[in-house]
Amino acid sequence: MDGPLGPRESAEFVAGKSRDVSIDGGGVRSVAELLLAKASGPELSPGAWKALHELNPRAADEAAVSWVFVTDTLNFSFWSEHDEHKCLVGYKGRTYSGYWSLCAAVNRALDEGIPITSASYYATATLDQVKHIFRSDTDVPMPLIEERHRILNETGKILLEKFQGSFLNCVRKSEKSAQKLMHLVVESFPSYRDVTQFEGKRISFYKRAQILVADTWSVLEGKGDGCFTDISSITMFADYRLPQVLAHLGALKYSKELLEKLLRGEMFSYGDRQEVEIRGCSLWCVELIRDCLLELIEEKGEKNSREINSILLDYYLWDYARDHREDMKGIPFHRTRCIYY
Ligand SMILES: Nc1nc2c(c(CN[C@H]3C=C[C@H](O)[C@@H]3O)cn2[C@@H]2O[C@H](COP(=O)(O)O)[C@@H](O)[C@H]2O)c(=O)[nH]1
Repeated sequence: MDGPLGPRESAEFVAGKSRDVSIDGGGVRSVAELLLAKASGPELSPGAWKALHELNPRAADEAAVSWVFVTDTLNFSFWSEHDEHKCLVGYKGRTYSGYWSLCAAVNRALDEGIPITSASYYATATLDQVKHIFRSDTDVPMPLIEERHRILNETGKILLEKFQGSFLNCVRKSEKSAQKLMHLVVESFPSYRDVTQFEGKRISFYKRAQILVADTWSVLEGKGDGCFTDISSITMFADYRLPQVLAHLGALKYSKELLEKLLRGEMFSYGDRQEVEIRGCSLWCVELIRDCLLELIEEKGEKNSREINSILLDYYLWDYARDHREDMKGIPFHRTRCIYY
């Protein structure tokens, strides 16, 4: 049986048949114009990954790649029932929530001498050890901690069996192709298989596999093993934050019925029609924003415009969502509990 449609094709297919989510052309243009002002700035550059985020590794070595692999293996489902009551991790004088609480916990463990980035450790770590590593400073634990434990054991065992315990070996097998690495990750590690059905077709968003390729590219600073020739083929990462910020910026519109469900905080199951429409239309929306931005840069005749790809747009919009949490309070995000995003 042939594989599912790739993320970009899946998104275009979903957007073409979507009923409750639509892409607003005017909103796409206004987001492209917002990004145009940043196009030659520091935020929309590969260096921002390290420069703007103190928890990310400074180095570009094997240990840094192992850090990326373990964090992206666990990079899912941080939202809490009540935003004022959530998992928090204090690290080096700062308190972190959401995705950053994961990174803070990983760095705290390493400082405590726990080799959490080593496959030989996490392949056999116990549930209690994992609960200790990802412990919260509040009485709200990190969501899906049992699943995280299971995935760590599963992924660590496979990394030891197939890649001598080093994700850098997996990267090197991709021969500097982002697409090859994405597919090698999905084929090798079951928890990365972000695949579902829509209108009778098998589709994929591969959110964690794509962000893993992107973060590997970022941590290696686009050089050496991280010099992927086709990095621009990677799309945005279909999580639960990007739809929220795209709706906030007017590029994504929800039907009245869907908006009411979202505002009621109703749960969606992974693979529900409306959940797929939200993720697929968000992904396609960022592709259209990128196309529009490249046209605006062309029109402006900017010579020194560096490579703008969907990864950098995604990182920027994700950070924007973080920085505008208050303004976005009225725009709900969709609540799905799953290991894929
Ligand atoms: N589309 C997209 N989704 C991303 C990321 C990141 C962090 N990655 C990069 C960002 C900075 C670092 O440099 C990393 O490279 C996490 N997420 C997702 O968001 C959700 C968590 O959100 P909150 O509950 O607010 O922490 C969850 O689904 C998580 O999987 C990204 O960049 N893009």
